[in-house]
Amino acid sequence: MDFLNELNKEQLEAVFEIERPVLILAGAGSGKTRVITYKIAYLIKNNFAKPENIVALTFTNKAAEEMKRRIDNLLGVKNVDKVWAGTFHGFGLYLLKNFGRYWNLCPNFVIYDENDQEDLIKDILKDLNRSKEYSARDIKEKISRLKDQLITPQEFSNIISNSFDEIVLEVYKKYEKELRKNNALDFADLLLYSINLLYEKPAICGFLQDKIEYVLVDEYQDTNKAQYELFKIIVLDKQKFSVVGDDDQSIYSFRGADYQNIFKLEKDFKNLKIIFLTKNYRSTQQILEIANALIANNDKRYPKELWSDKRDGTYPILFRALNEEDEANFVIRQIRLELAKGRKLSEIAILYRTNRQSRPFEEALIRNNIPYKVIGGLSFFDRKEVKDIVAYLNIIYNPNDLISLKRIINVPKRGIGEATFNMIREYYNKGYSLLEAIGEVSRIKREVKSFYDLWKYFLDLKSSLNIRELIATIIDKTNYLSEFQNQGKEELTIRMDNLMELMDFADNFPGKTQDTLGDFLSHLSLTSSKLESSLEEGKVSLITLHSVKGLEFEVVFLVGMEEGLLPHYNAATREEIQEERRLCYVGITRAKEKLYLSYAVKRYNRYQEPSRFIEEISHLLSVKK
Ligand SMILES: Nc1ncnc2c1ncn2[C@@H]1O[C@H](COP(=O)(O)OP(=O)(O)OP(=O)(O)O)[C@@H](O)[C@H]1O
Repeated sequence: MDFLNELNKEQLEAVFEIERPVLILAGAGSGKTRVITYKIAYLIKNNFAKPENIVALTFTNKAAEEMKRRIDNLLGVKNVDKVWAGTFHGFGLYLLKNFGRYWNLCPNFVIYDENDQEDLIKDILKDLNRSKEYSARDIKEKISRLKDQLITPQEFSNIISNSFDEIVLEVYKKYEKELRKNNALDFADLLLYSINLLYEKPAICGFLQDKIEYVLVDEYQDTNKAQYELFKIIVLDKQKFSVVGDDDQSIYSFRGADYQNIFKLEKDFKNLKIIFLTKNYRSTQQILEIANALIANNDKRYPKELWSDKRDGTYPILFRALNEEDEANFVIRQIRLELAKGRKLSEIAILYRTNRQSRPFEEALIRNNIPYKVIGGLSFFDRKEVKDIVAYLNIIYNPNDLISLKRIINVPKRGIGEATFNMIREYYNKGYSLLEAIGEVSRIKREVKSFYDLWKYFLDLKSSLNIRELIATIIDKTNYLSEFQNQGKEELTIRMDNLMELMDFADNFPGKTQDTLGDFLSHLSLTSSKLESSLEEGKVSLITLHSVKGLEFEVVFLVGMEEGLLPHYNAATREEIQEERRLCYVGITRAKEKLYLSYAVKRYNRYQEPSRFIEEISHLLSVKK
């Protein structure tokens, strides 16, 4: 097998070990993702497992696609599509779609994203007369964290410790009820329900454990409790798995990730084999020395020293800018120099801690005619026109989706105000279905009657139109574009282009809507995350440190190295500062050849202190003023 020549001794050891559970614990750029990819190819090539019996869990769907593409290349045959590859949430969704009906789960559920969750919680707070005191977003975050930890309202009631917890508990109970009533699941439910399903239906659990021959997990350090639980159930029987992770790159604890899951593996799987990879193939030795020096300041970690064969690099440069504009101009000057040396734009990335930092760089890049792409900015699926049309599709798929109905019942404007909507809600709360509730109100409100007729008309089209045709009909019959008529021609063109793109995307789901809409909407829910946007050829990438996981660039600018930004001012505890340090470590280790660090003396008109992380590595930096 020729492709195995492309692995080093430790990597090969990790690939060949297929009988025992394996944890590959290694620093950045040491080939963890490569090991997973090659191991899948190895398993298939040797018939140790059939593609359809392999599960690969990745951090994003993009990463899963990329992995499959590489495996195809290695094997030279196109049967890798049968490997189940995707995120934990995607895997949960797959289980619920396939087996949920044996567990009384109504199959046409919709998935609420963070905005939908927040809208629902806003309504609940309003009903409780508490919306002025509490932020729906804070409560949503807290409820999501509880669900990630598998803590039910009942369990939470035993551990509440302050008045915020009390309101969270009250909202949590109502929130769960509303989700059920709307036949909606949030993201945490995809895992929670799957776990409960497998516990409560041993036959399904057994079938799955039997079917799955081998499980691989990438970016394991950022799994949460629910993900670990789900993973444990599916591998418990055969114990054939490989997980790869780096405790130093755990950067999602604010979303419930717990890198202690790495240590739990050792306890839960006594036969676990741990393999360390230390050679880094990505960066120069000079960049790695910086990364090593920085991360050594964290405690509670597996000690690792990365090293590289690439010894002829230069030490990273630190630039002290006067303000954010000066910082942006410095970056542009360096980009110009790099381009003059023949560097491609797509080999360059600007990394920052918070989204708003992209602004001065975008302005400077535009001024200098340098093409760029902001990765993880407003995603295509977050655009108003796309969300509106998807909300129409949601209520066609699941006519009990109150949150989607609320979004579009008056879009475009048709004279249905809040008072009328509340009348509909009252009927709905009394036990009417949403359609019946609207039917009732339509007797007294003409505007509601026309919406009611329109909705029923769309519902009837499910059996005759495909999704593209249905979207076109919705846009036409609702006169949707009138929503933007006062916004000028240019704006209208952008909106129309986005809707055309949505229709093109729908072409991937051919057939009548009644057979395809569920898959289409599920697919959208899973791929609409900000993390899923892809790099583009011929453009400089602008990315937050949280979104840059797994990527690599020849030249990296890590900007805004200031107290308050990196570490972020929200990080107060020692543990939180350590996570900020890990974020910085992730940023540094994305660079292959050149790394520039910078900070501004004044930003947003305030004086700034250089980041403490600069101090920790200053002996290895050359300074430019
Ligand atoms: N044995 C090898 N020979 C040559 N190149 C390698 C080898 N192993 C890994 N690489 C290359 O090193 C780079 C980093 O590999 P990979 O992305 O798999 O590392 P990783 O450990 O997953 O990184 P990170 O955790 O930082 O995302 C890639 O460009 C990969 O192709």
